[in-house]
Amino acid sequence: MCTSIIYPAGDYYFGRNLDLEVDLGQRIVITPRNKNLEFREMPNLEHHYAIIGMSIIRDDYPLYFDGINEKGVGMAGLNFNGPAHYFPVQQGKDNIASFELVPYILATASSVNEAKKLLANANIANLNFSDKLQAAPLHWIIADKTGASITVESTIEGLKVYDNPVGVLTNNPEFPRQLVNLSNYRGISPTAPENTIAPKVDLPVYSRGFGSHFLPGGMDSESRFVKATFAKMHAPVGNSEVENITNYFHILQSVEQQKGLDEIAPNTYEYTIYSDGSNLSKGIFYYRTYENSQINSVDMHKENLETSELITYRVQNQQEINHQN
Ligand SMILES: C[C@H](CCC(=O)NCCS(=O)(=O)O)[C@H]1CC[C@H]2[C@@H]3CC[C@@H]4C[C@H](O)CC[C@]4(C)[C@H]3C[C@H](O)[C@]12C
Repeated sequence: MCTSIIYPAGDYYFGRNLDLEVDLGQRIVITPRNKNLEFREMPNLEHHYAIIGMSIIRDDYPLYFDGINEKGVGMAGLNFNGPAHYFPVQQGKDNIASFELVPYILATASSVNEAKKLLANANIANLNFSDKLQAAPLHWIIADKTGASITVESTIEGLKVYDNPVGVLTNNPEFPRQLVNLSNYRGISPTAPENTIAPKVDLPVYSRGFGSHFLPGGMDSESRFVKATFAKMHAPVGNSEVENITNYFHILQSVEQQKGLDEIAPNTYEYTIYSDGSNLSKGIFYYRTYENSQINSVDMHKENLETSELITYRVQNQQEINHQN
């Protein structure tokens, strides 16, 4: 499971929690503007926007889990096991393999609107990266530095592009159903509710936080969708970059999966392997990991983006305790 958000705080911050039972060995990968990007059924892109994000590299190809580009567009792939359906290569369509979609969009779209145009004639082709790396069942969230956000789902019914009015994505079910479910939580609030059930009976507000008494707290994707929406919709705007990114990670931590709580096979647990978030205007990528609560950053603009080879940074996974005595 995973959760992705866009958080408005003057600048917009976009990223995700990656929840899984194994660490895939991802790195922070910068794809500079002149790295030749090859696609199975689309023309090569020799020159394009620069990208930074979490990725593994196979055969010199960046298999991005999520990332942003230098124009302030962010995109993340999240598990969509069941509804996800990819199609055979189709004549007359822009055939893009699922593993190519993040690099393709981030390399070529300078806004969510442009991404929509690119997707208008797209077909998510059912191609595997390799026999070892089969296509993963995913859906995607795309957001930009103006705060716009869409969800992209390829199901048996075809390719759907939905406006995402909450700027949140988790996993199943299909996006429209997540929004219907959100209606069930209309009443969730930071303030204490009115006594509407029995107004003449004295029903004291015996605790702070009463307005969120019915907020779901499960690890499941519906619960995380509601919880992350509540947290981000009411998150304050800070006065500095540090305050904002701190707030951002607190929102994602509200839907963190702690080790031991989500058993996916006997004695195997899914947990939040990393959380990342980027300032979409500044091109700064921040992350923390389950093992390391420190916020780390990589600024894409501190690299020479006019180059042609992938640039990688190791994920700092070591907890540093600040021993004060
Ligand atoms: C597993 C992750 C989703 C997390 C999640 O939701 N896990 C809970 C499962 S559950 O929902 O609870 O059942 C997803 C998110 C992005 C994915 C990569 C995208 C690029 C590439 C695509 C290729 O085709 C296959 C390999 C590849 C590296 C992918 C591996 C893996 O699939 C990644 C990491």
